[in-house]
Amino acid sequence: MTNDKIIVPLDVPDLASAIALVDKLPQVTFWKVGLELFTSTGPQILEILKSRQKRIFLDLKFHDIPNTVAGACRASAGYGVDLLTIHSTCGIDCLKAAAEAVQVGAEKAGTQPPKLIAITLLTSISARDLAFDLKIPLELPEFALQMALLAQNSGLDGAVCSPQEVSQLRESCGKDFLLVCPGVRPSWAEKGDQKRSLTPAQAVQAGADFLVIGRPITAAPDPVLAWERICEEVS
Ligand SMILES: O=C(O)c1cc(=O)[nH]c(=O)n1[C@@H]1O[C@H](COP(=O)(O)O)[C@@H](O)[C@H]1O
Repeated sequence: MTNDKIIVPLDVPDLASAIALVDKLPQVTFWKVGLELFTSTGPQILEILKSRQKRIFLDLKFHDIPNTVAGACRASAGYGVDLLTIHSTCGIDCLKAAAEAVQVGAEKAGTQPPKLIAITLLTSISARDLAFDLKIPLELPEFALQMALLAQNSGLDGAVCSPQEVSQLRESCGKDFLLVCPGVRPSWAEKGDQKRSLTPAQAVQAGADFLVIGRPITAAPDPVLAWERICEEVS
């Protein structure tokens, strides 16, 4: 069974483990390469995934000054990936520079530009963390919405949000704004460090375009069975 809405992260330490996971789950069409794997092995995994006709979410979550982020976005766009992340809290100048940079980078490399999507608020942050540790004087849903609108007004293609905020973001940002939800947990899976989760079916019903689901599949005793159960739930 396949489901193009589900993105599985390759949160593993080395290339051999990444390839083993891709081999174990041939049904998965969309893989995420994040900080751990990219830092340890560099871009080689991207070529491997492309040679297998997989779609790629390059999740490097850029957060720096505009000039630095723009350079990183130009370089990333050259890899011909499908999705790329940046934090909304980089600010408007940085978001605009990033949006322009992916176009420039892709054109220079002769590839399609990735969809640039902004992290609104990490799904591992609770309302309490936001108020007491980060000292943000806004209710969490309002903060997430403002970060999504900032990204949209800066010319980005979409946002990453928890499934708990996705319906509100969908209503405010419209149907063409891409909404990607990590922090998704089937009722039978451990929550781990995710603090604002919903089930796969609830996240899709709430308006998510894509779900990012890692450990419930990759750390399951039988990853193929876990994948099948989740696909059944969302179909
Ligand atoms: O950008 C992301 O993908 C992301 C943003 C966010 O707010 N929360 C979040 O969990 N993620 C990523 O989504 C994946 C979730 O993995 P699991 O918690 O194992 O399902 C990880 O690879 C995270 O890096």
